[in-house]
Amino acid sequence: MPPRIVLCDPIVYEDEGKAVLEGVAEVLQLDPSVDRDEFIRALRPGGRLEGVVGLYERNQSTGRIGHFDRDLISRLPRSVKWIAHVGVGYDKVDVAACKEHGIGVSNAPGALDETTATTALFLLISALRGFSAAEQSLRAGNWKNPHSAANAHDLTGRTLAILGLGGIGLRLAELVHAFPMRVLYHNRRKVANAPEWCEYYDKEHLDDMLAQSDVLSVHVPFTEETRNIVDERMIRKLKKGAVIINTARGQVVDEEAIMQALKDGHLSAVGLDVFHNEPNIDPRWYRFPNAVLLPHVGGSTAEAVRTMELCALQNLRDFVLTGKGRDLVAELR
Ligand SMILES: O=CC(=O)O
Repeated sequence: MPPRIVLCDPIVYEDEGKAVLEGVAEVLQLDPSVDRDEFIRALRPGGRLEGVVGLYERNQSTGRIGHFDRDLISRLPRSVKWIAHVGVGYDKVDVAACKEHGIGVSNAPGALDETTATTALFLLISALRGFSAAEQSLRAGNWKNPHSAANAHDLTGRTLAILGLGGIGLRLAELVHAFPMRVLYHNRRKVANAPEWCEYYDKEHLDDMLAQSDVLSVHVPFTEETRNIVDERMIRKLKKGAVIINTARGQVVDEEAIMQALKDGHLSAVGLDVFHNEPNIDPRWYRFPNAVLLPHVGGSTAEAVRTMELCALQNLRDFVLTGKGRDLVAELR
């Protein structure tokens, strides 16, 4: 019997995707109505998914089967040895629990560099220029507010601080260099391949970086270490009237502290693609005209989805054929 793989989410690029596993594995599709308990039951002996060795999952299935947290991982049968996450950020998978159970986890590194960096750029432009508020006003039947130009700013000559210079942060740096904006960054370590015009600030000099920045754009993965990394203290170190952009994960910023800083004018605007408790976000966000809001579409382009899907499937293929996928996440290497 060929090894069995279960797709917890549908494949958008189905023909191309299924071809990756053709002749290598039996591919089963999880019924979209299945909930967490039914999923576990189906994987057990006698269940429809009995003997499955690898799982393919995307954030969409979270609503039904929930996160791949310690509870879910501990209930998976021992046959399951690989989880291929169709995405870049894999915070919904408890990698420590997977390690304890001998389960490998792969993601799709680099697949969203372009797509998420351009999302951050859009939010940055819209927040600095007040475009989102202007559009809302127009749609409400009002022409432009003659005073709004005084609060709108060009990007050219302004300073952007990037928190986390991975692939997405680096691509954003390249994009804003076209204006040019001045680019500062903080990362756990200085990035060897960063262009020389990206100015590095270590942890000790983080406050100096913030004090010079008109915009802070966040590009760190969500882990226990980065939870609320953009906190009240960090926000208050930014220049008065600064802007924060978040396309990483909602949990890496303190939303309460950001709302307070928007209310008292310390921040002039924010651009957010990610939130705490998605998709049930805090409804107070809707009342801030200077908050540019997107429903976590930072990775939503045809190109990015195709790349992420094929990457996850290739990892499953490699796992079935060789015992290991090439994009094993850093914590398991
Ligand atoms: O946010 C999307 C991802 O990390 O893949």
